[in-house]
Amino acid sequence: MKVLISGGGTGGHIYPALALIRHLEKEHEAEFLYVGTEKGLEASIVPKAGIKFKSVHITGFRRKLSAENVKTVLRFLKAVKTARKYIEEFKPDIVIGTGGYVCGPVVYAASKAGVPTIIHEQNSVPGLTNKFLARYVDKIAVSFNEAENYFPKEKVVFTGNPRASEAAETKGSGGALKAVGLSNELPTVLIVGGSRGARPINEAVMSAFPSWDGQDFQVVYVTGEVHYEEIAADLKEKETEKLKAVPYIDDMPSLLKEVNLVVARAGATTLAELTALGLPSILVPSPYVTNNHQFKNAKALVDKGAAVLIEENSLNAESLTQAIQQGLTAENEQLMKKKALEAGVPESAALLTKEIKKLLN
Ligand SMILES: CC(=O)N[C@H]1[C@@H](OP(=O)(O)OP(=O)(O)OC[C@H]2O[C@@H](n3ccc(=O)[nH]c3=O)[C@H](O)[C@@H]2O)O[C@H](CO)[C@@H](O)[C@@H]1O
Repeated sequence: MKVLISGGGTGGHIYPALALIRHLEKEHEAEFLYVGTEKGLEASIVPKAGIKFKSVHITGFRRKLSAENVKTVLRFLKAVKTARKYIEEFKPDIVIGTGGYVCGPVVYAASKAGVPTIIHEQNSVPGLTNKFLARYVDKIAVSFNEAENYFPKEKVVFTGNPRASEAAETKGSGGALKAVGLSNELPTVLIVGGSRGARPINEAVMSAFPSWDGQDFQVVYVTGEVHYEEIAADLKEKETEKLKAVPYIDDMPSLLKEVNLVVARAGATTLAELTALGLPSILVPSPYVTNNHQFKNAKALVDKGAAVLIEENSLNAESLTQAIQQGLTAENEQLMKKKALEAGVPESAALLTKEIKKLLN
């Protein structure tokens, strides 16, 4: 089987694609080609994962009318042409898009070439690209029931997010905390602002952490690559035995297996991992995303009792510290753990694979 996958920009679109590739590889003789952009995180993550990578040049549409959008249309048409060339050369049996604007021209070109197509939507509210592609593709796999209403009924199928399967199946390295310089003795909080980091979360952490000295928990603090230098300079000797800052974690599922509580943005792929593993969380949705979809992602978990919400405008040293202390009490930790597990879809990769097979038959 030959599979062309496209998706990117941020980790939330890339890791589901990689998880699906890993699952398909286990079950089938398969060859893969990943198409992304040179500027997205996929340009480094995908080749590192040993998967053949090619790129198209494309940018996202601005919401407001602008001359830049005219250029984007021209780039889109050019990217469709490039994608068509990749499709003619690789001859995929199926083309799968996992979101981010890069999969627009790729999946569109595939559909026009008569190749079977599936898009995977991670969020509770779909992004522009998947809404655009909905009319051209054969199947639309969603991860939240809330997303179903935005798409043609006959094409939609609920599969969850395949990264959940990868997280649930991981055995873990057993040394993820040790690798960042922490022990396995204390309750551990992971703080992470999505795949690119989040300045407001960083600001709250930097103002709160001096008061965490006497607490009986430790912290892995993932700043995001672009913020790391500045934070490392601010932290200097203040980094303690109980707080370690790192720019990025390559093997997140292994780390997740060794922590008790997660403070995070509410990116859909992160939520799929947390629920697959049954991890309690404090979610600070980004208000800067299309249709406020992170808030709706978070709400789906908070309403089930699987997570606690702090809106960004209420995030400060006090609210963060208090939420962490409460999240770590035995009773809350157990309850959120149970509710998170109930919300998880660890069988997602198999569900999506089933849909792929149906389409190929
Ligand atoms: C600003 C923005 O548009 N964000 C979107 C983007 O977020 P973003 O890329 O931040 O997405 P998620 O939080 O969903 O996923 C992040 C992924 O990166 C991994 N990770 C993160 C940090 C790290 O150090 N190492 C690592 O491997 C996580 O384990 C996870 O697999 O895609 C998500 C999924 O469509 C959306 O819900 C988000 O709203």
